[in-house]
Amino acid sequence: MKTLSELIRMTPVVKVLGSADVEIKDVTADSRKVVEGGLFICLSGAHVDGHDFVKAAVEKGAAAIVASRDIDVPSSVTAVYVKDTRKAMEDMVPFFFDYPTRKMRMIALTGTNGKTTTTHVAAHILHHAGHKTGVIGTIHALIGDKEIPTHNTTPDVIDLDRILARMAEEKVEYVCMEVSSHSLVLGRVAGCEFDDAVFTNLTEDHLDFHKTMDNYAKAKAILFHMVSAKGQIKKGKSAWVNMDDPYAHVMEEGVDDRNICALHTYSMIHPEADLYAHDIHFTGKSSSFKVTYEGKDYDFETRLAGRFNVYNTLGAVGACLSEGVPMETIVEGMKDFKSVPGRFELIDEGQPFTVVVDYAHTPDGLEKILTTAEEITKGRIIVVFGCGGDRDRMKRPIMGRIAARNADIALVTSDNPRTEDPASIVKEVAAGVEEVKKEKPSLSYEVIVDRRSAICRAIELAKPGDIVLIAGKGHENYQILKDKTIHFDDREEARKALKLKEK
Ligand SMILES: CC(=O)N[C@H]1[C@@H](OP(=O)(O)OP(=O)(O)OC[C@H]2O[C@@H](n3ccc(=O)[nH]c3=O)[C@H](O)[C@@H]2O)O[C@H](CO)[C@@H](O)[C@@H]1O[C@H](C)C(=O)N[C@@H](C)C(=O)N[C@H](CCC(=O)O)C(=O)O
Ligand SMILES: Nc1ncnc2c1ncn2[C@@H]1O[C@H](COP(=O)(O)OP(=O)(O)OP(=O)(O)O)[C@@H](O)[C@H]1O
Ligand SMILES: N[C@H](CCC[C@H](N)C(=O)O)C(=O)O
Ligand SMILES: [Mg+2]
Repeated sequence: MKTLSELIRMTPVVKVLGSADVEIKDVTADSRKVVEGGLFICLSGAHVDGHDFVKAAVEKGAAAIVASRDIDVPSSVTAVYVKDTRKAMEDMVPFFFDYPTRKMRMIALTGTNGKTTTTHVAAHILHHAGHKTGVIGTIHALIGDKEIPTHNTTPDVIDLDRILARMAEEKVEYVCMEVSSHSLVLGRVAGCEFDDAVFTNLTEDHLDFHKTMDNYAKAKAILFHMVSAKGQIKKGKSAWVNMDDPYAHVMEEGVDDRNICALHTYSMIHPEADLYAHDIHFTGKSSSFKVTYEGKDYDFETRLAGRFNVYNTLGAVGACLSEGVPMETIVEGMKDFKSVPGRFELIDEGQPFTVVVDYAHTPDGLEKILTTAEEITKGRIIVVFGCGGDRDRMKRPIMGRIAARNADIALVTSDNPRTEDPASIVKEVAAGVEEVKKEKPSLSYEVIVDRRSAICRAIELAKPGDIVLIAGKGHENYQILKDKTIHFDDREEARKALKLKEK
């Protein structure tokens, strides 16, 4: 526990009204989560301003409030005025939680696609090597097998440090964590000390937020500045960069001091990379390949399908090598890595065709997964997909074009429409499909706004040997609509549709 005076010593303060000599029981930026004796930080968000919830925070027993404009509080509550409440939060919160990232080894993954997969692969290898691991990312946070729900790929600094503190308390040795570009720009990882930073790739997404690919790349590069910054407590930092990605140089330039942080590369194209994968064979739903490391070849066998998963494996392998795991242990560990929920997840009810649920929600992800489907299918490719609302609109027609080029049947449907009109989102996606349809008359395509009906239709159309690819929502068990979030799980819907078809 910390006192308010200790906390406010961490950040520039304009004035304090009331006593700073109070013990702070907890910290939150959400009035609904304030506890008796807690500190409430007012943040101005995309939708509302936390300053408007001071009364609610006081009613819940807040001992102190951090604000950047005048607030009205009773004399029993201390008001701390700062210029920038977000900065104050970033300064105070890691201290409040005793800088948990200094107590564990931290492997941080960034990139447009492959973060979740790579964190799970790295955690699996480290677990296989006998270590206690934690994972933080899109699906959930994990302490060993114990699940903690997360709302963002990278939680905000308070939720993040709370989870990390719990991990440190439970003696986790290694945390494998997704670091999204949003989190790097929005200061969610403030005060985190990372040991290994891995860059997977950078392709179009999130331009609603970053506006340009250059800004997006610079956001990712913040991670590489962080891992190579002076004055860190821990030693032995590494950066692993996918050398085959056109934005690799931006990440490499982000490594400010190579004496602090060793820069390594991985590749499937360049033999001079520190880790080079070659002689790749895909045997349906698994793969085998060789990895050259320090002049020696290692034979990898994995149950992961797709060329892109070789990249994900290399990223994870690199970080584990830097953490001292012997390559022989890594090779053994990879043999029994099963899969990640909602990533190329096979739905098997004994039907004579393949059904896959996958989280591809970017142009590159969709292309990669369709290419993988092409390698596996003995018949046609039927793809069901859409795009999320309130997110990058530019990717919609691009994904339409990719689906149309790579599939035989494209069913355009809703993803998470959020506050947007589902019909207009599918229209923007379908525009891309139609463009390709002009040059590809063999393409069959339908627009079915209701996702359940679209999944049913895909299964109904499937013939023996075909592959049905249900893309975009993967592990998600909900659908976000304008006014509510409903239970919806592509895997359940696919199973229901398969049973219906059987009858
Ligand atoms: C744009 C964005 O990132 N928004 C994040 C932001 O929400 P916001 O700015 O809308 O917050 P707000 O609702 O306006 O509220 C402002 C403040 O008032 C407080 N409040 C609000 C209501 C109330 O009754 N009382 C109260 O105190 C809120 O707790 C908050 O502190 O702060 C929230 C709490 O930390 C986040 O959950 C939320 O992420 C939203 C849900 C989101 O969808 N973000 C996406 C874009 C995102 O961050 N994605 C990346 C993944 C990218 C990738 O992997 O590809 C991620 O890391 O998840
Ligand atoms: N290395 C990769 N390159 C391109 N596409 C990939 C790669 N790895 C995975 N994908 C595709 O992207 C989808 C999402 O993968 P994953 O969840 O690992 O990425 P992520 O970076 O965590 O995504 P998010 O930004 O949502 O957190 C997968 O289901 C697959 O279709
Ligand atoms: N991390 C991604 C997830 C997208 C998932 C997709 N189902 C959607 O809702 O758009 C994002 O925040 O954009
Ligand atoms: Mg993820």
